[in-house]
Amino acid sequence: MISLCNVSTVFADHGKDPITAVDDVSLEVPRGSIQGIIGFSGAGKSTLLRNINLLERPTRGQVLIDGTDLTQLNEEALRQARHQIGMIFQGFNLVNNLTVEQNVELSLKFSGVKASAPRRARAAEALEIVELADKAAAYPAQLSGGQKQRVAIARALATRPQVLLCDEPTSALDPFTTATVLQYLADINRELGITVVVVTHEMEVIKALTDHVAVMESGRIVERFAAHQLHDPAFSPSTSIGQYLVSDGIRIDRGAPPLDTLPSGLESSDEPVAVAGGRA
Ligand SMILES: Nc1ncnc2c1ncn2[C@@H]1O[C@H](COP(=O)(O)OP(=O)(O)OP(=O)(O)O)[C@@H](O)[C@H]1O
Repeated sequence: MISLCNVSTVFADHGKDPITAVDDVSLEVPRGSIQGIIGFSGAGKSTLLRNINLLERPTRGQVLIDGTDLTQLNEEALRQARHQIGMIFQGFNLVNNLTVEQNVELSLKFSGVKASAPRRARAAEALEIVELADKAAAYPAQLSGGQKQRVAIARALATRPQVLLCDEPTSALDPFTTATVLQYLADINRELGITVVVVTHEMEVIKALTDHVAVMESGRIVERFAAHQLHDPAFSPSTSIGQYLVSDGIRIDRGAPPLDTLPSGLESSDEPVAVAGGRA
């Protein structure tokens, strides 16, 4: 069980106004469940996710994993506790001059597995799970985006974590590859019992993968619901941001002036006009 209790994270860069990225958030994620966190850009989703493994240490509040408050641990105890928490990112974060196998072994090196034989065995086991054993000797540049993300998942799984944190895991992938990666995450959750927390701005990811949903806005969780409610056509979130996020498709403001009404100063130009946003 992950318990966030009154967590706040304030970025106070020298000489700038402080930014409250996470504002008094409390959240409980039951063991073995999949928690989605959704919201617009800048809502505080990634910061909250990084609070869970203290990659970003909260300014206030408690972060408990199975009852242990990570914020109270000393450096060595925190290092040990982090082995229970894997993480994957939108950009995969693989090391390009290492092979797939070496990339997966990295997390084991960092977690203190010193002998090469058990490291290789655990890396092979993790690559089996994401069905990439045949790519062990390949380099990241030789892989597709989906395969890179599967290597990143294997790297996260190699330490046999209890929790997997996913920061926009499919944002860089096409819809077909997204479905494949989400299927691996669902299988890992079901078969290994790993608790998954996924941050996304894509409601489709939430719908396909999660059990519980938290909607964030301005650093706060403004709404929660069970993901199965999204499959009920009559369901309507209670906040306007929740409603916007569940509404289908992209909305574009069509009230802007037509493109033949050019801003003053451009009418007389003989040069072709580049229109920002490619709306032509
Ligand atoms: N290291 C940092 N230093 C200063 N401000 C930061 C830092 N990290 C994040 N912020 C600010 O905190 C706020 C929340 O950022 P965060 O990345 O958590 O949002 P997000 O919902 O994940 O956004 P996105 O979907 O665009 O990744 C933003 O205003 C951001 O600019």
